[in-house]
Amino acid sequence: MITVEHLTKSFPSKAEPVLALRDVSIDVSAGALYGVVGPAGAGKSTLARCVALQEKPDRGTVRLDGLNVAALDGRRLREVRRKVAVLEANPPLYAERTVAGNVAAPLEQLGVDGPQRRRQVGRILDLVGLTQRAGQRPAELSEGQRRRVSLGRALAVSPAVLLADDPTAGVGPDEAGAVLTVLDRVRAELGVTMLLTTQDGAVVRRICDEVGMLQAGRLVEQGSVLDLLADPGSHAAQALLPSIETSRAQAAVYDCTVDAVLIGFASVGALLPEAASRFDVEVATIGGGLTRFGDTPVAHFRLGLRGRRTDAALAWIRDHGAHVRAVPTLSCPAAA
Ligand SMILES: Nc1ncnc2c1ncn2[C@@H]1O[C@H](COP(=O)(O)OP(=O)(O)OP(=O)(O)O)[C@@H](O)[C@H]1O
Repeated sequence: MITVEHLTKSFPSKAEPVLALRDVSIDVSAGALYGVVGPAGAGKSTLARCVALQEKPDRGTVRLDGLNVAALDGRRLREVRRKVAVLEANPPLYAERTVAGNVAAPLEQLGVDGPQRRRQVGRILDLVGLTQRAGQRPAELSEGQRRRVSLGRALAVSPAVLLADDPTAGVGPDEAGAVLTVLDRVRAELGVTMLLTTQDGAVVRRICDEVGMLQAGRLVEQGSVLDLLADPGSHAAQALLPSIETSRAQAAVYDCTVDAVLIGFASVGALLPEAASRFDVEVATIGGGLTRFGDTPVAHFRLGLRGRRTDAALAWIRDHGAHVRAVPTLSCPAAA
């Protein structure tokens, strides 16, 4: 749905030009919610702006539904632009208009008539959870509610693609949760393909299906979030999984110590007790924790194993879908 091929973008500066994007290629599947993640200055906003046609790359191609947008002009370009909505970090709202009036504005610009416009505004206000606030002005709302008005305004014209640059920036944790709930509903109920940028792993954990990790303008990794987590050495796993801190002393009482990633209800709930009883070994969780990616529970545990058949237990745990690896400083022959 969104394909970016070999995108390079630089900005002039007094010394050398700043290379904001270096040969970046990404693929966002239709209907997916793709998170572009990376530290400040990594190039996330520049990438979003290039896809939104707000910035012209030095080299490379942006395709929307297979169409090379740089090759379009006139009517075709306007049609494509209309399908792409942008939620900017601090978009100005019309201060003198109500919440409903703000959401209605883009429909008025398109000449959508009264009853149809009212129906669509009603649908959108319900989607963003602001039906009760329809008659209020932006100044009467919290920052998070204003962000949802902007989201409603972006969605009013039924876009196929939504680009959201740091959608939770400057919004408190509870209100950020409400913004993410709306984005989740937009994906589920409207099937809109979304690309969002964020520095916040919690945003990815909560709603992203796919992720691209940017560092200093380079894409260092991309793919399905759950697939990437399955490799504990991946950038995504290191950035998004619960961290593990244990001492040598904690590990020393076990015959064997490994780190394991368990994905999904069956794996998280049943695998370790089952291995312990089948092979008559002790399997203890000595570090790490449990989190959720969307609805999927994911555990990142440091395990201590004790007993005669720890090797067989580890092999069985692996065969049943867990991702197990040795801890470099703590020994365990079977996990190597
Ligand atoms: N219009 C511009 N003119 C000059 N340099 C720019 C411009 N826009 C971005 N840059 C530079 O390009 C690099 C990437 O910036 P960008 O805003 O894309 O990063 P980011 O990952 O979105 O960062 P943040 O998370 O802080 O928003 C940075 O070094 C930034 O200073």
